[in-house]
Amino acid sequence: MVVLAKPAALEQISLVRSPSVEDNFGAGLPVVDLAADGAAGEVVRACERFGFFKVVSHGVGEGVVGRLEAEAVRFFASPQAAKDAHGPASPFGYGSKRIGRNGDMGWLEYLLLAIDGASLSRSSPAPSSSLRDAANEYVGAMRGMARTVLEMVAEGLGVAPRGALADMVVGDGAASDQILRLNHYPPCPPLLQNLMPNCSPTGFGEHTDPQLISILHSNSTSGLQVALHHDADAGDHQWVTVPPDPASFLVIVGDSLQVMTNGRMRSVRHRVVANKLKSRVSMIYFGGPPLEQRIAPLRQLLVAGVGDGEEEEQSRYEEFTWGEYKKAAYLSRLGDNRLAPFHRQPPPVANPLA
Ligand SMILES: C=C1C[C@]23C[C@@]1(O)CC[C@H]2[C@@]12CC[C@H](O)[C@@](C)(C(=O)O1)[C@H]2[C@@H]3C(=O)O
Ligand SMILES: O=C(O)CCC(=O)C(=O)O
Ligand SMILES: [Fe+2]
Repeated sequence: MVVLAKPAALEQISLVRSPSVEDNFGAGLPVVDLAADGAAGEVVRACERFGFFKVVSHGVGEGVVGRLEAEAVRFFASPQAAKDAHGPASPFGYGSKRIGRNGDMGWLEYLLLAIDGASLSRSSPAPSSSLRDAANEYVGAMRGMARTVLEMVAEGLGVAPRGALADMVVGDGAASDQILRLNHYPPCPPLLQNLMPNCSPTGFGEHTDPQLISILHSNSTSGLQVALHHDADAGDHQWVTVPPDPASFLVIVGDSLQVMTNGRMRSVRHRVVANKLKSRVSMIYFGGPPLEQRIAPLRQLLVAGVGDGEEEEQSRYEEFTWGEYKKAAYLSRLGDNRLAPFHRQPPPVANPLA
């Protein structure tokens, strides 16, 4: 009998359980209608409780999404040599299976594009002018949604001015750090799992996004899962499948927003499980601040509700700039808890017997 050895690279991929029906969110999925009264409060509640939410009534035209998705599909369907001409990703450009530079692997290919202001950066060229045009139009729409959501976060938390967070990412003239990512997860049928190098249920391993917010769109192929905490302090969590909905977007809280809200909002761990039969295509906008931006809790959140003579809330994190955090993030493995080294030790509890 011939026994097929698993390819070495597969050892690096943490195998994940396939989604089952019970793992589905169903009616419990946090959904925010951005056009509804009280949306700011809903945004804050969803970010605090789940670290992500689905956006409906977002005002982004189907054409804007459809044009970029069609360009992404066309690019990923082109000959391997044509795609490789735009890689390897370092970090920008075309990448296949390798995620980052520290040994993470996934069953996907992707195009990572830097954004400069309101459009793609000239220094990370898009594979074609039609993809560039579609991406620029899409980035414009994502910047608009990032502004709306971050303004709602500030409003819902009682932080003034309303643009305190939004301006860091999409402010006029802000040299912010934005990225556009196009992902393609080919199907991974169980039969292929031992035969094809890297074909595994892991499309994109579990991680949190380092920026303030990420805005994710996918086609109708499932695969995204988020970690839900039953008891945050006990650290136990359950992976739950987020049903795909190409008419909506998902907003995901990033590590930087967790710190700026002193841990009230949580950057949610998420991952993608490759589909057995269908290709998944996703497009994600990552909104980060300028490199020199100090990442620390918003002052108004620390002093809110503090009465005369009372002490203000202490930051739970050591201070850092986005540039420092980003540098550390790119040296880390995908699944690492990148905020852990920045957590402040709680002050020692006084021993009443001493
Ligand atoms: C393994 C890695 C890939 C990543 C950089 C990192 O070292 C750790 C964070 C990863 C991540 C996750 C969110 C985004 O997809 C991403 C572009 C980012 O900013 O941080 C990726 C990075 C990447 O793919 O290069
Ligand atoms: O492709 C997806 O659905 C999610 C990918 C993701 O989390 C990422 O690129 O950071
Ligand atoms: Fe992510």
